[in-house]
Amino acid sequence: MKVTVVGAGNVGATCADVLAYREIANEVILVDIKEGVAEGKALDIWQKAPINLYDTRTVGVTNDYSKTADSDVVVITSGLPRKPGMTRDDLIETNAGIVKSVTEQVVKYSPEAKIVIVSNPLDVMTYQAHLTSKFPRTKVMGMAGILDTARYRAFLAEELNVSPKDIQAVLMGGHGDTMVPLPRYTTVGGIPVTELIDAEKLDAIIERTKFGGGELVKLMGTSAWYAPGSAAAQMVEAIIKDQKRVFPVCIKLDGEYGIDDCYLGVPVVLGKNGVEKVIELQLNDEEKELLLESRKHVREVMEVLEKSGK
Ligand SMILES: NC(=O)C1=CN([C@@H]2O[C@H](COP(=O)(O)OP(=O)(O)OC[C@H]3O[C@@H](n4cnc5c(N)ncnc54)[C@H](O)[C@@H]3O)[C@@H](O)[C@H]2O)C=CC1
Ligand SMILES: O=C([O-])CC(=O)C(=O)O
Repeated sequence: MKVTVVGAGNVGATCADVLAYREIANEVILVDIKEGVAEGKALDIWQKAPINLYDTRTVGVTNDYSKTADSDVVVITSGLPRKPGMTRDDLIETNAGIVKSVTEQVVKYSPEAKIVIVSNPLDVMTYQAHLTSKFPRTKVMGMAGILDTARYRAFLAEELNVSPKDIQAVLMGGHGDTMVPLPRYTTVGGIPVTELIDAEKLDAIIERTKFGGGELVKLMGTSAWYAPGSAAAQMVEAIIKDQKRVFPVCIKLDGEYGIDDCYLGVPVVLGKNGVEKVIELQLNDEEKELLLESRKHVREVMEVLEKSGK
């Protein structure tokens, strides 16, 4: 199986590294616009193979999409990350152009690929890639929910002093401050989280999760990459191995949750065909209201893209 990762920066290189050392694909092509960067990072990952014992081939190229031909999955991470003081939405102007031009090249050489978008603002970049590729919605999806859920699970594990492995959770909505964590669907080894933590502490964890990306931007001066790169690789693995994993994934909604004009994170089944099923939870009134609020925000940013004519 062949996977292309576009953007050999922090997130792209991390994703390629995870795909290689976990032998998720046989061949990983790393593409960047900066001369030599993708070649160098791919070579570095390949030179790690005898140490960490894997045989995935990693190849880097500068803007040469012919080398990406017939990829099974393409991960798009190219674009600017935010700096302290910026929102993800502030990146739209630059990143929409980058995601558009990259998607054009990707579909030219890999017309059967599944596309996983990482670039921000995530939901609207997924829209951009869907528009440009003209692929069915099930083949163009955004990575955010796995990351946001992982942050929520990590914070809960720390608070409860339990293994993060035992925390299951669902988080929906846009990848921004309006994301919708769902405590009703959060369990710790099968036990509802609300039985283990008081409401005030849980609320504080939910708030921290919503601003989890910003917390890291403030600390590092740029955005996160280890968890985002691993999250994107986990989506690739589910597709390549046809695992039918259930993850929150950003996709264009077609009437699910009463929404048909927006790209939002919702729980889906991921397998060899991409998004194989959108799971519709029975949300209560409060959860529905939060999801609609998130939709409203993402729609506003989608309109910025529509007005820009990109
Ligand atoms: N969806 C999510 O949950 C997350 C999204 N992100 C987003 O991912 C994107 C990448 O973040 P980082 O890797 O930290 O940034 P980075 O700056 O380290 O890497 C971006 C790379 O894209 C390359 N690039 C720019 N234009 C290109 C083009 N036309 N073709 C090929 N490559 C091109 C740059 O040369 C650079 O190497 C950002 O937009 C960031 O906001 C980051 C973390 C989480
Ligand atoms: O915060 C950012 O800009 C990057 C991102 O989406 C995240 O880490 O959640």
